[in-house]
Amino acid sequence: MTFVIGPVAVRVPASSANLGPGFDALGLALDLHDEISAEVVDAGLEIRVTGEGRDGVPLDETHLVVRAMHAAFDLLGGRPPGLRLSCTNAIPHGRGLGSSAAAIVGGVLLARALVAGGDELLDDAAAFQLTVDLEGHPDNVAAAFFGGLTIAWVDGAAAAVERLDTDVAVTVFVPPSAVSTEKARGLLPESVPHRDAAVNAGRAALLVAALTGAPHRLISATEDRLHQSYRAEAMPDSYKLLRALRVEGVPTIISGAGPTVLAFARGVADAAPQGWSVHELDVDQAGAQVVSG
Ligand SMILES: Nc1ncnc2c1ncn2[C@@H]1O[C@H](COP(=O)(O)OP(=O)(O)OP(=O)(O)O)[C@@H](O)[C@H]1O
Ligand SMILES: N[C@@H](CCO)C(=O)O
Repeated sequence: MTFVIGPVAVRVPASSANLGPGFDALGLALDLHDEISAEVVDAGLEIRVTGEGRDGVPLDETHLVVRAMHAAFDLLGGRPPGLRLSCTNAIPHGRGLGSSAAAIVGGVLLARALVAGGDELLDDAAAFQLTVDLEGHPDNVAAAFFGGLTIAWVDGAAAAVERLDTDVAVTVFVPPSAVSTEKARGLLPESVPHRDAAVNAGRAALLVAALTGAPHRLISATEDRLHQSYRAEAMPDSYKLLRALRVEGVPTIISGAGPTVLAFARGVADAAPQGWSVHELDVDQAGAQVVSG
């Protein structure tokens, strides 16, 4: 195999998973992006990070983008002698906005772009499968990879995705501290009452309709009984804001594993607790894009 020296760059969107009832299935790509560039060098590993995570992420082979790149290089046929990486991050870490998915999707697409003929050696289906294997569940990586509204699932071990168009406008309320996905998943029960599962199945179906043409259904469609209340103890202020907005009739959910709160509305920024940041965002329609090479 032959490496492209580069640099190559990729732009990857943030994503909100679950969207209320669609646990581990629904994803929405958001107009907030990380940009990562990479080039092949003679030896070693050099990582430069600006923006989100600059004081927290490791600058060695355990860096998530590097781990994803190495996994992709291994599938493509071999690793380059050395790598130089530059990350400009806008997606906050550990907040439920798909930072890990963006890092994984970005890393896989960068590695593919750094190999001559990479697109044929690792097509989109195989690249998507790798991102799901690395992330462990498909919802965020599906939206980050393909943009728009995504329904993703895993059949046996095989990941699949259906992408839909939506132009819903959202407001995200981002608290100052993180809750890791690992911790939030640890709060979920092994089993749930049948009636709760039934409510979620109906609302998840309704949510797809609401986001693709029936927005007046959003308040009913965003009800969840499978994860948000179980995780409230790890993010009490987020849960309080969620309840307050919903009581006002604003369709609101916990984004991904939290603690970010997402409202399918504009003009609600004033509801933000002190110290939180607020972003009014549109849907990213393009998904991850290799922007130079
Ligand atoms: N751009 C990045 N570069 C390096 N590491 C990253 C990057 N983004 C995320 N990570 C790693 O992933 C961790 C955050 O992943 P986690 O799954 O807990 O949260 P999230 O992906 O932001 O939220 P969610 O999965 O709920 O949307 C960070 O603490 C960091 O270790
Ligand atoms: N579906 C995932 C999204 C976070 O990665 C969860 O809620 O745990």
